[in-house]
Amino acid sequence: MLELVKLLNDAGRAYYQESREIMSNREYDKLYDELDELEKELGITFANSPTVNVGYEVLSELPKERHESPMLSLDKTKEIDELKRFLGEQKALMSWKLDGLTIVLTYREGQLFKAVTRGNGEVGEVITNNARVFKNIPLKIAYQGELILRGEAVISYREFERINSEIEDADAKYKNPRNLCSGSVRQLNNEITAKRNVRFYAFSLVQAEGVDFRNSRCCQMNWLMEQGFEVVEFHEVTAQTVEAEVIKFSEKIPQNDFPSDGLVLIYDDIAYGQSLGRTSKFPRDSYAFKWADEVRKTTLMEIEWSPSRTGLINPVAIFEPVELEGTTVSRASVHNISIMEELELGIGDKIEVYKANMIIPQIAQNLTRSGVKDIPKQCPVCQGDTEIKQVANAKALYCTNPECQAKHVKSFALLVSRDALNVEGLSEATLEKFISKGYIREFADIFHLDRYQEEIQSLEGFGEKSYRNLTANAEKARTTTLPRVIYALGIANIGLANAKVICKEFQYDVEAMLHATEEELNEIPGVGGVIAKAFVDYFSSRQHVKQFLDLLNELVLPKETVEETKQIFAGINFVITGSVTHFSNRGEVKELIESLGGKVTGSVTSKTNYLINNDVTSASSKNKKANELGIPIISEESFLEMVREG
Ligand SMILES: NC(=O)c1ccc[n+]([C@@H]2O[C@H](COP(=O)([O-])OP(=O)(O)OC[C@H]3O[C@@H](n4cnc5c(N)ncnc54)[C@H](O)[C@@H]3O)[C@@H](O)[C@H]2O)c1
Ligand SMILES: [Zn+2]
Repeated sequence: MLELVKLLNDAGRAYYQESREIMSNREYDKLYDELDELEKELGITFANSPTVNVGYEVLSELPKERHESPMLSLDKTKEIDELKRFLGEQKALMSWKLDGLTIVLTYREGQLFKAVTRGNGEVGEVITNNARVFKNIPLKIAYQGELILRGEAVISYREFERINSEIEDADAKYKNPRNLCSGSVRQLNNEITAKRNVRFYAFSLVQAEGVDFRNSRCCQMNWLMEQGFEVVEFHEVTAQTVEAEVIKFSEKIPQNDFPSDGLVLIYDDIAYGQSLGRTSKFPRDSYAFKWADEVRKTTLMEIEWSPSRTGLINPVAIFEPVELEGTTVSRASVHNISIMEELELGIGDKIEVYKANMIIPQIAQNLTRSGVKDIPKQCPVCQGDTEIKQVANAKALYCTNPECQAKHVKSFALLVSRDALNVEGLSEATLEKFISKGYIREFADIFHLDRYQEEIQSLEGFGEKSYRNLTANAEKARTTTLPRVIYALGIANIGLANAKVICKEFQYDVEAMLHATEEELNEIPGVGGVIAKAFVDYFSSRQHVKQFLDLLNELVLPKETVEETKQIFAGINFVITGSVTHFSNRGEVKELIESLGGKVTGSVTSKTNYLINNDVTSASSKNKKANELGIPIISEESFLEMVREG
């Protein structure tokens, strides 16, 4: 028992004080239950046992404050029958047990007055300034009395992935959104909190004097919503409906972007709940339901090494597919080499897997432990040399090649950004995935995602529809302008405006630009020595020139030879109707026509020269009019043909 108390307390200290995990929650809960049983069996409980203490004393530099009423933990079960017994004849609210950091908010005279973390349940940390930058809490509310409410600060899985992907040190990465949230909320400087997109979901009202809640928790929650709070999703249940409701909740988990580690029941009848009092650790009016994690045995088939922008190469375990919580799972991140070594993970091992919080696949244990072998010497993306680095508590694999594409996600992100090629739907996260899998190596590859259609469609979170949208957006992006392309290359200090000036000076002649000297560039008004040097340096790399020319090969640049030099549409009037496919919208077509000296008007008249309509044969009023007046109706394709031929 003493050993268990020590082990659990060490884990608890790391977890509560340092937002760190030295064991998984699953492991923690297992040891906790073991201790709990021993205590019951022997009738002995040590004073420092985690079964009678909530949380841990907080040691941060944040100011501390004692809670008016203690913030307790929750009694937990994995059995539905236990929930039924708890419910008896009562009605209760069932809600998500959110897995973040519990916060108490106090409002006075309609203003946020303070925010305090749960801390060890008795004393918490004052984080009022940080709470002010949560994404969704009202700073002012209509109610003027003193309001005290509790809720959970959480960070979504999506944000968690975004933030983690930017951390280089394998040991400094956050293990899960809870851990990240705890670190983000307990900051001395709220600028960091603000960047982490923390959300707050209220789950209980402690006090609001003078408001009649008709003795109902449900009524309280609705009132909180009226005051402008986002409250945790909740539903009313009874012993008769609880089972079905648990199933309904569990079915929503795959779509949930916020982390939750179970469900919570609280009696709707406030007075009844309060009359029951509390144990040393738990209130008696609430009960938490923990998912009985499904565990499956399977075989490790391969370790996939997945390079990231920080150079870190993440090991992912690929195993024979198993059904877990209703979906087929075949991969689990192993984070770093130290964890692989702890698990003695070798190909062919029999392993047990489960989904943490019903979402994130994880290896629970390795039953055969054949040992770590075959750590790649070459980076799978760039073939550069790899290196094992020991950082703080973890050993991890890194790619040493500074030119590794995986390290240049940002340059691909610039390439597809709005002012550059403007490929909608290619987020940084998606780019990172595609690059690490080798679907994108060079700039031009964003136009050839069709080579990996099958693989992309089977990626998690990707389906046929998103694949189609993505490739359609890439097709649209093919029609662009030379300055945008130059800007897209990400040459230091060259923004879109500089790129325009340079293109114009060289009359959109790519060859001339590639051979431009620093002196020539320096003479262009608005282009200084720094830009001139950056431009020449960039194109002095043969690899850069090749990548640029390959990219140009994919593109249609209507303006390249003509802008302001050849006004091919001077005196020509266009009308555009219907939707366009090579441009984001009709506005862009108009811009192009005008840059070539033409005009675009809204309706077809005798002065119109061309009607652009992809639906050439439709019986629309514009088509009719054009036919009456003998005005040619042309498709976008033929229009682009005119542009290209000048
Ligand atoms: N991995 C580790 O090393 C380690 C160490 C210590 C604790 N833990 C984890 O922490 C758990 C114990 O943590 P605990 O006692 O701090 O919290 P808990 O798991 O008992 O959760 C109770 C708290 O959840 C919050 N909560 C979230 N949503 C809620 C809702 N809808 N309604 C009401 N309350 C809601 C409340 O603040 C409540 O006090 C363990 O089961 C274990 O999983 C892990
Ligand atoms: Zn590499």
